[in-house]
Amino acid sequence: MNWRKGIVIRFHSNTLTVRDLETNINIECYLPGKFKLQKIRPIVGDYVEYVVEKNHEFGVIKNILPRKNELYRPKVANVDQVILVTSLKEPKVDYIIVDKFLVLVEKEQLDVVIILNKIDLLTSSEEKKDMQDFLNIYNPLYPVIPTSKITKDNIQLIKEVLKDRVSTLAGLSGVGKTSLLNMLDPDLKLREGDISPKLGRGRHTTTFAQLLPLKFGGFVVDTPGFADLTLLGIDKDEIKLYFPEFLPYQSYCSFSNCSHVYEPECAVKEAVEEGKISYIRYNNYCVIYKEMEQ
Ligand SMILES: Nc1nc2c(ncn2[C@@H]2O[C@H](COP(=O)(O)OP(=O)(O)OP(=O)(O)O)[C@@H](O)[C@H]2O)c(=O)[nH]1
Ligand SMILES: [Zn+2]
Repeated sequence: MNWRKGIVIRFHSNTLTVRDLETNINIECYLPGKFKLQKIRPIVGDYVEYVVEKNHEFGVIKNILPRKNELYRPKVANVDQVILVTSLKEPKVDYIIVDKFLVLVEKEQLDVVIILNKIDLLTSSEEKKDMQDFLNIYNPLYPVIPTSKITKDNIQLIKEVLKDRVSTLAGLSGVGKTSLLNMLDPDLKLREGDISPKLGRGRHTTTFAQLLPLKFGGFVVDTPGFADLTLLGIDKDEIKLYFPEFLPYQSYCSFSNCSHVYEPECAVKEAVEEGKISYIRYNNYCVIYKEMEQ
């Protein structure tokens, strides 16, 4: 029998919705009992092999392929990248919050693209300078794409970033994640607020995520990732590893386990003084480090 390959996009009580990778058609699949006996449970994002027996509308899962990664909140496998959406106005998102998201993303070793959204609101010369400052700080480290649902800057570029990959959005409430997805693929018809966890009520009482297929190819997770910014489970001494621009300097610090906060003769601090590392990023690192010390 012909084994086909698909990706799990949704769960029901006893079946999974699998999207065939060749035909892009959704099919409900049963999970045979042997998987349960082996305590193997597929999750959204899993690549599976399945068969459709003659005269059946349902598929049967035959194999769950190894995961490249697994995120816990929301629970989803094989995420290719994080799209970190942020704005500088309405809401004003400060750099510390951006850096905390980036720490979480780096910890998971995921690729990240930053979308600087709502740039239509940045009209005064001071606000335009804020945007330039943001680009100067983050663009050397990660791709940053400015956009807005009003001006529609760079939407073709964003589509190319999302195409044929599994992406999860991250970003504070109100930065425009839902609006962005609707702008990219109007067929999604998401209601504003749809992709946010509304804890304790409605459809988000479940922790199961879904994958939303994009009409130009690729998937996005319907629930934003890394919404909880408390950095639980991360040790303060680990954080320096998640500021990639520190890494070229750290072996030149006098103390081999230098935190780059208190020690003298610190090569990271020198790089900050010489303007090779952004002072704002370094300062945020110190704030996050000291926050975790308490
Ligand atoms: N001016 C402007 N407003 C925008 C833009 N994008 C979204 N908005 C508005 O910002 C508000 C929040 O947008 P949403 O798309 O719901 O934001 P979200 O990130 O999905 O928010 P949550 O669902 O709470 O996580 C809405 O009133 C949108 O109309 C933009 O590019 N420019
Ligand atoms: Zn140091």
